[in-house]
Amino acid sequence: MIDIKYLQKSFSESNSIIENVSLSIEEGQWYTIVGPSGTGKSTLLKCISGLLKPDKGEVLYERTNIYHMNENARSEYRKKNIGFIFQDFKLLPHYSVIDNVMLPLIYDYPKKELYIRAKKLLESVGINNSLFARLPESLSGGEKQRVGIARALMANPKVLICDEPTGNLDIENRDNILRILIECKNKGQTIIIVTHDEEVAKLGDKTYKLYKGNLKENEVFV
Ligand SMILES: Nc1ncnc2c1ncn2[C@@H]1O[C@H](COP(=O)(O)OP(=O)(O)OP(=O)(O)O)[C@@H](O)[C@H]1O
Repeated sequence: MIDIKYLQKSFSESNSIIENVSLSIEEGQWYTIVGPSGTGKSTLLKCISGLLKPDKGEVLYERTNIYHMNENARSEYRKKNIGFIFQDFKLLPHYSVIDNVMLPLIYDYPKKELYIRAKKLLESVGINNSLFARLPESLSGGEKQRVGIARALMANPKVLICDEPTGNLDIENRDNILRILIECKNKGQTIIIVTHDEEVAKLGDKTYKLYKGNLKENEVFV
């Protein structure tokens, strides 16, 4: 489904973050990536999703190199196929909670229809309607994270890319999010998840560790 070939990315000449990463992502599988802080896990997820152009290498989605697409085509590709749960949430500050969740599809469906879906998703992640009209700045970290998760699920993406999706949550909310992700997987969605949480790292069909710019399969969680 997604073939990552010989990926390299650095932010300065002296310091290569991703050195040589190749990975074949198969539809409906769950991939877990762990590794020490600052090793480049978020950078790798951004490269895979089409948000950050690698310096070298390819990201092929069904054999098309997403970095050979123009900006509009790549943005359309992301909208159609990728749901991204950001570590730092990336909620739009001037939009309400419910508007943030509806945004991915705002030009595609009637608002009434979107509202019903967004409400259902927000409730599934434990955000009740007393928060719908609030701006993100007034939410706790865990609430923002759950709004970000609802937004990533809004367009029912084929691939869910999750950067520390439970990092700000208590155990009850974490388990609820994991249950939702497992349901997504059972419906056939592909999951790629970065985590520091040992419990979350136990899940997944394949587990990798990113270390010194390379991915190693089945490494024990550190
Ligand atoms: N846009 C950028 N410009 C310069 N350096 C960057 C940029 N983005 C990330 N970096 C650096 O690249 C390295 C890898 O960052 P990244 O966020 O990918 O790590 P990570 O493994 O996800 O870390 P963590 O587990 O702490 O979230 C870090 O040293 C970071 O400071």
